[in-house]
Amino acid sequence: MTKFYSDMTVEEAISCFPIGSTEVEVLDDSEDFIGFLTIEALSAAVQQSDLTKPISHFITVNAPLQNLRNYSIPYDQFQAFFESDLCRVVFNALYDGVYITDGDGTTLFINQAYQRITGIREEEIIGKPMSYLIEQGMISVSASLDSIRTKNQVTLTQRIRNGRKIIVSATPILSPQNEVIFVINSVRDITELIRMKYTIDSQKLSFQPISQLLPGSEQVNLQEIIIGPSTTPLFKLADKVAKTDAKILLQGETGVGKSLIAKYIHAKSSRKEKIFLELNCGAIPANLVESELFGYEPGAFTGSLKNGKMGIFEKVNGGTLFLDEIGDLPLELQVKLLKVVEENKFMRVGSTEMKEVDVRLITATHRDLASLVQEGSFREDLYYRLNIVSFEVPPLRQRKEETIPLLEMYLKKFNEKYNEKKKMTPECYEWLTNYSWPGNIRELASLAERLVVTTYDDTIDLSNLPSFIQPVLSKKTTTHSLKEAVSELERSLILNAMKKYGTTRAAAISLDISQSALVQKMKKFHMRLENESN
Ligand SMILES: Nc1ncnc2c1ncn2[C@@H]1O[C@H](COP(=O)(O)OP(=O)(O)OP(=O)(O)O)[C@@H](O)[C@H]1O
Repeated sequence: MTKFYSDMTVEEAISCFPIGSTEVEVLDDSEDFIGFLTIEALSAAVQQSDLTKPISHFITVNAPLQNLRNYSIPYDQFQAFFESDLCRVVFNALYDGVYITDGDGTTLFINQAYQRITGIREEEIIGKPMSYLIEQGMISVSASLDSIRTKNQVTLTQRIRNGRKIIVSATPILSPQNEVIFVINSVRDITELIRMKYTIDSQKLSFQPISQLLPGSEQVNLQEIIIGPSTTPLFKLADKVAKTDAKILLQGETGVGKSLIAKYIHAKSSRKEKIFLELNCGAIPANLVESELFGYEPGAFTGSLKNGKMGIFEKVNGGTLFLDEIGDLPLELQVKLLKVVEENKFMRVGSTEMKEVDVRLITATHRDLASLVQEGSFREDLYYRLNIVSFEVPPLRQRKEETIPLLEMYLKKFNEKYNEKKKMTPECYEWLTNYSWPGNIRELASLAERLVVTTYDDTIDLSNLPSFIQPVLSKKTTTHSLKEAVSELERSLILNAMKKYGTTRAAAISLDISQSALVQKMKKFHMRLENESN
């Protein structure tokens, strides 16, 4: 776990700030605790573009909040303010969300920014207690309730039903009798902060500025390779060994980029102008592998070509041969491969003459080759010969910091290909960063292409993700009682009618109920009537 020192810059602090935490302890040079860096302070620093400032400027000692007691303003004045247009205009002008409850935790007001950040609409929650919101799965925890209970300021991270994470700071307003009469919550979008963190991280990632393409059909645009902190050592090692002819064994799950690393090594080697050829040992029938690899003499076997055939080793002479799924190579062929590996010599099928070649061999497998050796299905001598330099390529779920740069790169690529301009919402990026990606980067690339092609809007959000990736949105909606559901529907119909017609009389006509019945219902639902002119 990273320690936070007071001379760290804001940028450094963002990169190491533990996701999900709301504050970290800050130490001085002598490792003495000097205060807290809260996520709020960090986010304020980011908004002021103070990335290079030391975090000492933003440390708080977390002293209990003073002066929360309101001695002079009567309760009614507060109440009137929260219901007024003035309150609406002022709070709607803020970029951050505002959520106000009374002393029992009943929702009195939310501003537009809160609705934008959370996707929770006014008509769903005005007049509802915070406990109801938690029960319905709209929010995970309530800062207001904690603040009412402790009579103090509370800051916590909340997960919203749309999967987004927000930071809520609740400040209680106390009466002269020391009772909580209102709670004012300010709400910040942590997902945006996380997004900034990844943007900064990704700027730090080393993209290889090579625009070279490999000869032949096996081309790779090295500018499209994303290299993050977890894979930097792999690519550094690849740069180093590319200059030698040492045999390389690449291990890792499917789709993690083993083949891409093989191509990278070839492109960085002195063989780069020569051929790079990839052969999947598991994809060709066992009886054909030998003749594919080594070729055969005329009339070597029934059905063979009249003039014989050149094998892959001869074709690739001077270049690089990448043998994928080497663990699938039949045992009898392993002996023959060993000969090429040790002496650069082989014999065509049906020949007695040794041929010499100069081929750089890179092998890969998604299986654990060492245990295949133990089981006896892979030759130990060959294993050690192939495994001079070994690369363990980690799965994408262990390289989370690469997910966003990869998604951005693939979105850009497919936007260009399909002439689109799709963008992804921060919460979608965050969700996908935490997804387990069983198919690794191959799966990610396919998803990016699928989203660019199948979505209608320019913004890709959580609802566009395929169901096996999507978060479960509002799990509890089906547990509504009939009464609650009817009530919910009534509220939203009334709110819509009021928005559309502006007066209770016109709204009542549209809803086919009396004006007084409508007013009664609006009172029951704590809806505002102050704009009413008739
Ligand atoms: N670091 C990376 N940056 C960008 N794209 C990558 C990266 N690594 C892999 N890819 C892309 O992911 C896809 C899968 O990679 P690759 O074929 O190299 O995986 P693999 O481990 O060889 O898979 P398999 O074991 O199934 O053959 C390819 O389209 C590749 O270009």
